[in-house]
Amino acid sequence: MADAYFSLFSLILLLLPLYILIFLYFIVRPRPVRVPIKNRHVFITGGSSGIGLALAHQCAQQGSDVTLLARNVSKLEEAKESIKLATGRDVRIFSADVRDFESIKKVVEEVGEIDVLVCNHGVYMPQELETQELEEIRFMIDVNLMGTFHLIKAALPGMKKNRGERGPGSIAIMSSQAGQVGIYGYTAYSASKFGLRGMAEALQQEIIADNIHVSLIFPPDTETPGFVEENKRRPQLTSIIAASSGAMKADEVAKKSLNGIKSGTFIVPCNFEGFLLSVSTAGLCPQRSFLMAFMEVVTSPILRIAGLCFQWNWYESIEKWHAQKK
Ligand SMILES: NC(=O)C1=CN([C@@H]2O[C@H](COP(=O)(O)OP(=O)(O)OC[C@H]3O[C@@H](n4cnc5c(N)ncnc54)[C@H](OP(=O)(O)O)[C@@H]3O)[C@@H](O)[C@H]2O)C=CC1
Ligand SMILES: CCCCCCCCCCCCCCCC(=O)[C@@H](N)CO
Repeated sequence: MADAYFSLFSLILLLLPLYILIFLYFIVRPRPVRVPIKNRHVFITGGSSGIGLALAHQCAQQGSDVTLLARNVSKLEEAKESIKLATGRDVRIFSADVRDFESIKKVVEEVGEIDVLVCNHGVYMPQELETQELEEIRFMIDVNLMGTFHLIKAALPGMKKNRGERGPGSIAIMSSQAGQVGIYGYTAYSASKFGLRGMAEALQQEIIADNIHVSLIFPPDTETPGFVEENKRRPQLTSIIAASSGAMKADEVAKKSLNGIKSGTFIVPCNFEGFLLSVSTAGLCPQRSFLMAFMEVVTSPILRIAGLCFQWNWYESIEKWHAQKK
């Protein structure tokens, strides 16, 4: 008799993961969705350089109508030409500063209905908070965070129009792995990117009923013109800690981003370290995939230990660096 109870108990225990999977299958929200990009209007800010330019190429390749926005006109024209040459497609270009709401509103009114809005523009000037000028700190917050508010606020009314006929829409926001974990030298930059996450989580609840889906993208160090500039002034410790995650090419990041957008994924990691980072910082973010939700549930204690090991390693590096300086 005791034996029978024991086998029954073991069976129930063994089946527990299955029950959890089934449970998660029914409760994950929002529901999975596909966002098509072919023959649809994709609007990319910061599309004249780096990750944004790579994204523009791939969208044009896949048959989207692409519009690019950035400040510098000659870089925009160069981007337009290179996309025409590579894909045969014409893209529209607009020069405006995302910090200027009125001019962003004008551009958005002029381009017509947007299906996929990619807020990719961004600036990064790493430096310790104590010595960084307030002006630079404000600049990063203004461009990265307020600029994204301006864009979304300007584009949302048009994006909501006729959604029923036009199918699912997407708002993609370019964060950074420094928007998932605070990194030495990135006080202002991390704050601007963490801010985007709060905005994105709240925004998804506000626009789910309009069939618009938010994707937050978290690249590691990526080889771009902006990154070359950044490296000229990056504190050594920032580079040491950031090297915990491998560097990527802009094309690879663009490919991951686009796949994330098309599958309506909320949190979009770009490499393996990014995947671990995303699972261990899942918090209360929306999750459409029951398999990913399962992964988050069963790996959480192990990943917390892994995360603590990374912190241990980073604080060791900081200690060593200070000892060397003395
Ligand atoms: N490269 C990296 O290591 C990583 C980058 N990221 C993020 O990815 C995004 C793209 O970065 P990356 O490709 O490296 O950047 P680049 O510096 O290569 O390009 C930035 C783009 O944004 C545009 N831009 C900058 N400021 C403004 C503004 N005020 N108004 C309108 N457009 C603006 C630039 O054009 P213009 O100057 O002409 O306005 C350019 O097209 C950023 O959000 C960045 O934070 C995230 C993780 C890693
Ligand atoms: C279990 C947990 C696994 C953890 C792995 C952790 C790896 C964290 C590395 C953070 C790197 C931040 C790079 C920011 C790049 C960037 O945004 C700038 N280049 C400016 O654009």
